[in-house]
Amino acid sequence: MDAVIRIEQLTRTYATDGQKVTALAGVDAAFARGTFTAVMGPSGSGKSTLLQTAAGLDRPSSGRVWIGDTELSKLNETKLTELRRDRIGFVFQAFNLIGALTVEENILLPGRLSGLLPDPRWVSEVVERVGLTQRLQHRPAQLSGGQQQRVAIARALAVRPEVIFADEPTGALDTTSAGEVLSLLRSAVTDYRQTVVMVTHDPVAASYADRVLVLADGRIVHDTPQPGADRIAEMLASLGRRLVAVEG
Ligand SMILES: Nc1ncnc2c1ncn2[C@@H]1O[C@H](COP(=O)(O)OP(=O)(O)OP(=O)(O)O)[C@@H](O)[C@H]1O
Repeated sequence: MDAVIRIEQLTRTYATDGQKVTALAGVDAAFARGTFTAVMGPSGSGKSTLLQTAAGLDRPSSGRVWIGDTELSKLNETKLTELRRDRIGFVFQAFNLIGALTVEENILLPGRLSGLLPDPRWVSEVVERVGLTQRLQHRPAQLSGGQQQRVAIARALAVRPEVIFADEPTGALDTTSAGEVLSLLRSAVTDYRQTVVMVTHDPVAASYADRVLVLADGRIVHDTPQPGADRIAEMLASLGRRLVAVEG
């Protein structure tokens, strides 16, 4: 497999008030180039922690992460920041746009920061794809939630990252805007062979993916190719029943 992201025996524990919480309990996974993976599981199962450690936003307690041939634990903070900026795109539930900048400035910001100005033809193509050509001089507050998330996707795509990590990208959106955002992520994979890893609670959102990973208690308990929304809902429901049985 041409793996763009590889994680090996990843663990992450947190110590709060003398109590140890295990967020990831030894996760192995590989994500091939040009694939779209949804990460699901109950609240607290470790989804965001997996995304954050795989993306180099957080350091694991043990285990290793590779983006391409680069092993993240070998990088100091500066190199890690550069890797995130140049090779990874992020899309979050809360959009994380800069209110004082225009749509165009937001989209171009990561390129500006890295000094690698993106190819203007590529940027126009991305802007057109996300349907923002008429909105480039607007500020985020003048846009709807769905439009703001499309700006965030354009910003993530502008530097042509190898990987896009999305944490609940449709969590704050209505069904129509969510569908638009998911179609954009899908086409980044199908048309441009980018690699998307997306955390979601929504079986319909997960059905846009090629593969669904389900976490429970910091471990992968299902790894299923294209299960479809009904099968996903079933897997989550049976997991819920199991957890209720365990917790009594
Ligand atoms: N900074 C932190 N300090 C202490 N514990 C944390 C921290 N971040 C996460 N945890 C704990 O680690 C576990 C996994 O959290 P994580 O946010 O990865 O779960 P999640 O599956 O993304 O949950 P949700 O669906 O509710 O967002 C939880 O028990 C959580 O309380």
